[in-house]
Amino acid sequence: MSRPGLFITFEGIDGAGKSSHIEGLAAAFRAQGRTVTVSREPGGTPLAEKLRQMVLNDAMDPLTESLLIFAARRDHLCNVIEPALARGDVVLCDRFTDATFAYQGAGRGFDLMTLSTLERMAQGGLVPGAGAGTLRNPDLTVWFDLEPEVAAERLAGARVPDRFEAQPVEFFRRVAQGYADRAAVEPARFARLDAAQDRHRVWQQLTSVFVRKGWLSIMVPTPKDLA
Ligand SMILES: Nc1ncnc2c1ncn2[C@@H]1O[C@H](COP(=O)(O)OP(=O)(O)O)[C@@H](O)[C@H]1O
Ligand SMILES: Cc1cn([C@H]2C[C@H](O)[C@@H](COP(=O)(O)OP(=O)(O)O)O2)c(=O)[nH]c1=O
Repeated sequence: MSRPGLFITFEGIDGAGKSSHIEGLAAAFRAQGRTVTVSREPGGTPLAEKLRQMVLNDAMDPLTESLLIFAARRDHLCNVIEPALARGDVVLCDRFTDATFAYQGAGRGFDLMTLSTLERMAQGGLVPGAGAGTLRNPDLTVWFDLEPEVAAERLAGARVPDRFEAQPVEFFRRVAQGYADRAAVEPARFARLDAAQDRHRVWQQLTSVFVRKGWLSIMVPTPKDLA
């Protein structure tokens, strides 16, 4: 019988180091015989990637921003995440709904109750065999926790900033607090990494989480670009 799918999300403020580690983790799962789907939000489908371009580049009010993000999420869930989980894939997704509560909620100050309503609409009715009230949620969320000042130093000059990356450090302090609040409510779902450490040590923290869960069977060697 095929193994059940695993839905794993990666979160943290911009520059925390998520993207640097996801491909390495995908390779580690593949080396242990799992089929892996790597994706990202907003994005992951042709429609959601178009919405991503708008959200990252065009000025809009926070409700419009939240509606577009949840529309992208619904399309991504229906067309990529749910089919992959049904096949038994490991789904590694760079950001998901915690980012909406952290960025739109804590960062922009948008109403959390409205975000919860949109979450129920976008993520309900998709889990096979469960009622519409059951939301698709990650099995594990890896939270790259880093001081906003350090993240800003890492990003300085690394890439052209989008609408979020161009925000001041105070915005990212609120976003970081938003993640901390989410993790405090659901500690079993969150694995916090100290993302201030060097790449090799972050990799070791990351893989040891998966080994402890029994999802990777041995400590995997550090990928060349993280050594
Ligand atoms: N542990 C680390 N120490 C120092 N720099 C790092 C570390 N991890 C990532 N970086 C660098 O920081 C920048 C942002 O990393 P990235 O993985 O793109 O972050 P994110 O995807 O979380 O925004 C990149 O230039 C990357 O090479
Ligand atoms: C998923 C999501 C992302 N975002 C923002 C956070 C990021 O600044 C941006 C894109 O995320 P990300 O893919 O991490 O950016 P990059 O590839 O440039 O590191 O979108 C939200 O504001 N809300 C959300 O729900």
